[in-house]
Amino acid sequence: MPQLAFEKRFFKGGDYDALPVHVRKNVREAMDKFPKLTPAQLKADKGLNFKPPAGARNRHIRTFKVDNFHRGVVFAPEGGGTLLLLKVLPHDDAYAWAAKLDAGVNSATRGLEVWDAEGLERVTPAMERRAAGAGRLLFADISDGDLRALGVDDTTLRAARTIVDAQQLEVFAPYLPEDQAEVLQFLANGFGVEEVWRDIVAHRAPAPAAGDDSSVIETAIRNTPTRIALVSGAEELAEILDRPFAEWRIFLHPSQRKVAYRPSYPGSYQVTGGPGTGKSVVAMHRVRHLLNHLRPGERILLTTFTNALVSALRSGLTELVADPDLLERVDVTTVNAQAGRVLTEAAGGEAPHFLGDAEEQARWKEIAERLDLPWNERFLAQEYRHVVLAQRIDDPDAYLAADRPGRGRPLARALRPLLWRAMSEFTAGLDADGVHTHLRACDVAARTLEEEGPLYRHVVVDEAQDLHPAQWRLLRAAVPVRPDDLFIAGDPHQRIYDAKVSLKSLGIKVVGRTTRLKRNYRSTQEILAWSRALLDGRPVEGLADGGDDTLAGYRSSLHGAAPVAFGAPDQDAEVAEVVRRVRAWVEAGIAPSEIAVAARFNAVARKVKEGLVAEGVPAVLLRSTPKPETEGVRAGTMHALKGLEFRCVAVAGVCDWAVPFAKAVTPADVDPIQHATDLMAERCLLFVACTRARDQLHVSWHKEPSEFLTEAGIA
Ligand SMILES: Nc1ncnc2c1ncn2[C@@H]1O[C@H](COP(=O)(O)OP(=O)(O)OP(=O)(O)O)[C@@H](O)[C@H]1O
Repeated sequence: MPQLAFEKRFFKGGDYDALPVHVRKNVREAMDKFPKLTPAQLKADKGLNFKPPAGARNRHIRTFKVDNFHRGVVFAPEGGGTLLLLKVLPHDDAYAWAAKLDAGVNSATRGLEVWDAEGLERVTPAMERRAAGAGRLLFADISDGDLRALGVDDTTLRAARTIVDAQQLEVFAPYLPEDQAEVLQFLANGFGVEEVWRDIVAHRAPAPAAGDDSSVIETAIRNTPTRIALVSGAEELAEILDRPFAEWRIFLHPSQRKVAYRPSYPGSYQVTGGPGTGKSVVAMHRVRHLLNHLRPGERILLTTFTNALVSALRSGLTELVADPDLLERVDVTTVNAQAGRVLTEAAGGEAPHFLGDAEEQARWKEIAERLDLPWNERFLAQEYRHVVLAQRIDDPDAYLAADRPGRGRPLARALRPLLWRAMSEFTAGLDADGVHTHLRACDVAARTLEEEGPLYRHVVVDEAQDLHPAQWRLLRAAVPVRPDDLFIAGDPHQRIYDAKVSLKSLGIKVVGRTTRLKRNYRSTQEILAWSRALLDGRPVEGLADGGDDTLAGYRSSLHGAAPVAFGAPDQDAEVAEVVRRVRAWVEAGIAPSEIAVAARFNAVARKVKEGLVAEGVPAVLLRSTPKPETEGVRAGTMHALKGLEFRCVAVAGVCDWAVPFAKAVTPADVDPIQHATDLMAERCLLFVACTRARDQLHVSWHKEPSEFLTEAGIA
């Protein structure tokens, strides 16, 4: 009996989701029937009317009847092992489309490719004529041998030799076999032959194909998880067909699948990668994998940094895991909220009270003045955060002996008792008033769990780059030291809060247990290249335990408009231009909720929001935590955009006085190391805001642009 499989394009462009409900029901009924029939029964089944299109190019392509008006197109290798669903189309279109297709096994990736052979044959001669008159061709420097080694076959090679530039390749790509198109796109983006081999071909580690023609094809189908999903049974079929299609749920890249579905890791594991490489996607798939192996009574914590991300992860996980009983076994919270829960429980149900940033600063200021200290409130707060809390220093002797890594202002030992007094007064003040800072709450909650024992069997962490050692300690204590204890996803290039961590010293070993994802699924290559320029040549410290991280090989195969950089004479003119641009996006059919406006400050975001509303464009502040279904352009700070994504993003107010924001950067004469760290965080913040954009990015300023833009050659 055949196994059912779907090809990605079955859903692509919303084709399946757009079919009327009764047609989808018929598709479902036909598909329920397939696995129950032998090849002979399939051919004989009158209801399905299973037959090749007239003039078929490929002998394995068949069509079948969905109803009187629609037919399905399948790739059905002769041995009858697999039925690969390609599309459902109106009757005549289905025949015409099916007749155009050809299919084959890629010589390098050993995956199955199905392509529009008729289109390719039609377009190539015209392109050849144009190429004859063109100057330089796009792949002139790459030999036929190299292209063949990357899996490019004779027909694609002929086509590739006509291509003049990357734009033309984009026109051609839909006609080409998919793996070959991908290879050409990355070569066109400047990646070397070796790099493309390593990142696209070699790591697929395909199963060798042997035997007769149909078993080679069967193996190829199994070698193509990026585009082909095998359906294990009726339940999975229902899950795929009955929910709105989301590619990330079904088609993981091999590098993503390998990390997410590895049966077990001997301990903690870490996945890094630039923006949009699917780290959150991998984290959610890992949760699904772990859920399927959970023993009775065990639970999973999926945790991240902000509330907006918690709700994104929660709704993603609901899409991925259909069984409500399984979902119930996952807690999705921020790390700080988790600390709050532990403390509430410990206090018999009474929730802790937290200090805001401004109140914390005021307390430090009061102490500095009262004790007549030679340090200001900022220095004191940082010393407490980066030395005392980070190293969990509890007594003056330990403080006297402590190293102060990352602190650039030397501190004579003789002065430390005075400083310790300030620290003790601060914590005594918190205790007396029954309040916590969020980080101290994490530290206290960690101590509680260290005494009382862990709560979870697995902890999965997203946006890990911004967690403070006190938060890590809480996570460490939340799960026993066992295989698969912590699964950590993060990107050091998006570190926008000041977090310096040695995971090893906190009992979390990830050295040698890391995968770096490189393929961006979110943004166009134009947006990526533009945003990367902001960080070029600036080393970024890795997620844990020293060493730098890198964006080498980071890329996208999507293409689109170049980002726009716009300088205005004053703020009103800038806001007017942002409003005009956003309105143009909406008029072009983009839903307002798929558009974001980001600024360094809430006041600027608010101003743009008001400008939009005045022009009749609905807009909401991210601060008001709008529900996903709330209509309106999202406006907020760059910080609030962390981890989110939008089709179009306008980053406003990127002026010399605002980015970097002087108040967020410790002056170099106060602490040179902290100064450099703060400056980098501001730079990363702009990088984060820009990389939220999928299709279009607009960056603006008034008067003088930010030094980050001028240094990157953007303004
Ligand atoms: N295999 C995939 N197929 C299709 N889409 C994918 C795949 N993996 C990720 N995506 C999509 O790419 C986008 C980025 O994914 P995700 O948010 O997981 O990336 P990230 O690495 O966590 O990003 P960031 O670090 O910028 O927050 C999402 O729209 C996601 O659905």
